[in-house]
Amino acid sequence: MAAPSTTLLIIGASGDLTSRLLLPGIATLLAADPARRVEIVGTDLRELDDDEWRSRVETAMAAGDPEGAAATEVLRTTRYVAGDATDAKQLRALIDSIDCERLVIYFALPPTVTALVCATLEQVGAPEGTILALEKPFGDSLERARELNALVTRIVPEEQVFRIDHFLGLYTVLNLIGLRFANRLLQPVWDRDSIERVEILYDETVTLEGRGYYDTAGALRDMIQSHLLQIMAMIAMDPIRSIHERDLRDAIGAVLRSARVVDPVRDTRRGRYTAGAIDGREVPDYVAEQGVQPERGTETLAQVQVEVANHRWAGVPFVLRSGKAMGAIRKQAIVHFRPPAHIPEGFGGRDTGDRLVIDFRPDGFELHLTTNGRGDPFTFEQTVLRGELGGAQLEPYGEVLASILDGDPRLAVRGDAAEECWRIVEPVLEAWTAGTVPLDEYPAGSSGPAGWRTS
Ligand SMILES: O=P(O)(O)OC[C@H]1O[C@@H](O)[C@H](O)[C@@H](O)[C@@H]1O
Repeated sequence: MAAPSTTLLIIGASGDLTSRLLLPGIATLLAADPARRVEIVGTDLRELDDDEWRSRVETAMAAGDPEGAAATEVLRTTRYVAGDATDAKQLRALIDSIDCERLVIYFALPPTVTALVCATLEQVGAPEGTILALEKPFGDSLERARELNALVTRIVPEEQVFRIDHFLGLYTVLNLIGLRFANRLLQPVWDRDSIERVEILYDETVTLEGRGYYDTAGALRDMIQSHLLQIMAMIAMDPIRSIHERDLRDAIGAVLRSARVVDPVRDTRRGRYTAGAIDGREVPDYVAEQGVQPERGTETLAQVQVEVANHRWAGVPFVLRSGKAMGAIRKQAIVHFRPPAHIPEGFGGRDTGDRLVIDFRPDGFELHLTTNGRGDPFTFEQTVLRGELGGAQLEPYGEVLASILDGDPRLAVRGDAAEECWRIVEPVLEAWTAGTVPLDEYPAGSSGPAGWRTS
């Protein structure tokens, strides 16, 4: 049987996200599964004629599928409608003009505009079965996230609301389920008795690079509030009965409900990059970048220690850190194991503990184990076991889009989790706004401000 004919209506289609991530994601998806039939309708305020739109779609899809086969069918049917989706008459006319079995409305918009369009959609009404896909951030505070949740679930049921977090489509993030729950070796040691601390690090070498939005958000809202807390939940969740949506999202929700930053001043750090060089490329001071308003005090590096106050994790710090303009890419979670209860007397040289390093890009893991040295047999060394976690078939956006088109909300953030993530970071945002945590500086291309602890 042919796949149901789906129309993806992208609101905010002339924006950067559509060309940089969504259309390439669709291309990887269609290249992997040519039987899918997807019609793409783009809309935005900007006037674009048909040729301009088609050429944008073609270029963007080529980034995801250089062979270009995926774009052929899409280009045949795609169209662009310039208009204002916050205007009920225009939105109704646009939706009425679409004839399909399943409509997916993708909000590639900032949260305030998403809320306005949703309010209009509530008046207009969405066809039966419509899926709403909302880009991150979901709201820009706990209050707004609650309001938006109430609004979207008045339009369609929760199972048809896809709050996007593309990290849930990362191969290694999904693999945490297999790694954790299908290995006798790891399962019994995955708790406070055996694990000392967990670090989740996402150091990027990219800088602001013209993304005006970033200056209004900063590392805490942009990365930790969403992506890193989702990873933390996948690492910390209790064993799940099945990988069905309800079991998985209940477990994620339960972890987030238990999580908090105990002392937002003591347990957090923030920093901002100054001029420097990354891989020989000169990088200007963040405040000299175009569009930056220095008085906002936006951080480009954030570190937060989270406690998961439950039976499994009480007392185990989860340190989440994300930074831009760092000297090296480091995208990993590190699970540090406690030392054994007793080490035979007489051994020397044990200075680093055993740990599991989970790499998000490229996908893989390393298990660092203490062994007898190769030279002196009574001096410890570390032996590292490395594993690659298969090449992902789809880019994370492709994976997430596949789940949207299939109507499978497993890879989407549920409403309660979106609210919990804001609840966790809000005390930190308040402390930072009050100026109680200094904004440290670090040169672009460095490993962060002097004195920040990393493993
Ligand atoms: O590693 P990826 O997939 O590029 O994801 C990181 C990006 O994720 C986005 O959600 C953030 O807004 C960016 O600031 C960040 O660079």
